[in-house]
Amino acid sequence: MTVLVLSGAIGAGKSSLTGMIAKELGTKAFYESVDDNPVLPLFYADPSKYAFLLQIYFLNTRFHSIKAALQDDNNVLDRSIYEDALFFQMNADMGRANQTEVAIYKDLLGNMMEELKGMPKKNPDLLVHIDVSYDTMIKRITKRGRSYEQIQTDPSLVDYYHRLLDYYDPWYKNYQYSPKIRIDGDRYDFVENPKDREIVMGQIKDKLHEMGKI
Ligand SMILES: Nc1ncnc2c1ncn2[C@@H]1O[C@H](COP(=O)(O)OP(=O)(O)OP(=O)(O)O)[C@@H](O)[C@H]1O
Ligand SMILES: Nc1nc(=O)c2ncn([C@H]3C[C@H](O)[C@@H](CO)O3)c2[nH]1
Repeated sequence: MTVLVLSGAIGAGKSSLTGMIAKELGTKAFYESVDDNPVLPLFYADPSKYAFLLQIYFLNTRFHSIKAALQDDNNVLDRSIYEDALFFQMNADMGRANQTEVAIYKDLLGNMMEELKGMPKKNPDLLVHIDVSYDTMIKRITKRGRSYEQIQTDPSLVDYYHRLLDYYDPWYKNYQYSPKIRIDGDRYDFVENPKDREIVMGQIKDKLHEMGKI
């Protein structure tokens, strides 16, 4: 049984690479709830009001996916539960959650992590982190075109996205739940360019080979 988890900022290419990995390795893909997420547009319209609710929504849907993925055979998930705390911490630092919400969220997250320890597989086998610069992130967000994520619609997102990248750097350095690999999302256009896709898939397969997983 091999479980891969993707990480990276908004629009880094996690969902795209998840689909490619699943196809290449013949594994099942699990996607974050985005288009069917009723809270996400509310959050972008009024972050202070909906930060806590959105976080609970994501934690709940993420936990459903993880429970399914860590029971089964070979799976790949398009975002890790370890990033949920990053998002919430950042929003809390921006004053979008009060102390009671922060305390309740941390307790609930800790409680869920305890549950994971009791599962047949406690951690993913490999974290695949896609690193992107601010410019690449914006290019991809523009390309995907979700209206509520556009900096033209909401200029305050410029600061939000810069901050997010600042939080991701130490997060990746400190991540130690599993082996990890960093993909250069600025350099490799693995969506449009088959050669780049081959190189990135090669990097992931080499790592899995080195770990004795394939
Ligand atoms: N390496 C890449 N080269 C070119 N285009 C890319 C690359 N990665 C992603 N894209 C494009 O950027 C957009 C965002 O990609 P994707 O939805 O996979 O990102 P994500 O990391 O899953 O985002 P989110 O965190 O918002 O769920 C899509 O339009 C996708 O086609
Ligand atoms: N506030 C907040 N907390 C999270 O845990 C979280 N996870 C994802 N997202 C947002 C980023 C993309 O817009 C969109 C798709 O990833 O959802 C989050 N937003």
